[in-house]
Amino acid sequence: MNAAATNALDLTFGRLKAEGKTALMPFITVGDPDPDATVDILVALQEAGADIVELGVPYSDPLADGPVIQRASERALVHHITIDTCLDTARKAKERGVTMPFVLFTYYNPALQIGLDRFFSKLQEAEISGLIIPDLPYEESAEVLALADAANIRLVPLVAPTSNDRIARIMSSARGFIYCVSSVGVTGERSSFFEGVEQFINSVKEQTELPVAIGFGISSREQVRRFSEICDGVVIGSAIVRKIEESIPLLQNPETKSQGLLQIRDFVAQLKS
Ligand SMILES: O=P(O)(O)OC[C@@H](O)[C@@H](O)c1c[nH]c2ccccc12
Repeated sequence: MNAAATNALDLTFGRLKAEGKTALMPFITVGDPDPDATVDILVALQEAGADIVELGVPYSDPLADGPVIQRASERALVHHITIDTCLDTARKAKERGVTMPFVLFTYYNPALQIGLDRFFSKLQEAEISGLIIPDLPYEESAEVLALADAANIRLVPLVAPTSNDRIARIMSSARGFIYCVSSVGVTGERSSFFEGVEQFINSVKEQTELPVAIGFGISSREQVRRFSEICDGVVIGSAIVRKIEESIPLLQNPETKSQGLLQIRDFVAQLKS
């Protein structure tokens, strides 16, 4: 690993740990409802107190995504969003004063289409700190990991409640943080989690020095509080994407845009409080 280079993701988790805080980590789909709005939304998320953002690259065949994020992908794809558009959006947000580290979230195929070498140099150029590829085949992960390490980008694994052997194997090549998936199935808000979720998180924590985040189905302040007590980060996707969806009529009218952004900001701020 590129041990000498600093990485914004590591720095943020380190700072929060020292402050005894848990990272609030929104997931949004880039280009939903359009790329300019995504820049505004990123500014609003930072104002609301978000610490790290997962930037979802919209994809036409999002296997692991539930209906809310699928609809966001459909809205975004109308604008022909590519990885380049996503990186451009990230750059524009940085120009607007966004300092939160970005974790790019993409399915494997778009990365392969660009070519892995070019893909990583583009990410590095855009100062992307972390990367999640939910459908990365295990057989190809060593090559991807080597390229990510060379580019100083943390390749973050998703860990589902499976056997301990498998978890141990995933841990050995994990970077940045461990993303624990709270439940099996697709993304989306849930009112309850599988019973052993705390035990699962604890067993992951015992096997790593890296920060441990949880995601899948977290949508309320009570749930954020519950998981903040045991995790270093909490990912919230569908609940925020749904709030963006509800705000679209406001966002698309120049006279009410700021009201729409305020609605999103307030929603995220109350999750954090
Ligand atoms: O939407 P939820 O239930 O809050 O879960 C987070 C999730 O959206 C985000 O991390 C994500 C989006 N697409 C995914 C695919 C696989 C795993 C995780 C994801």
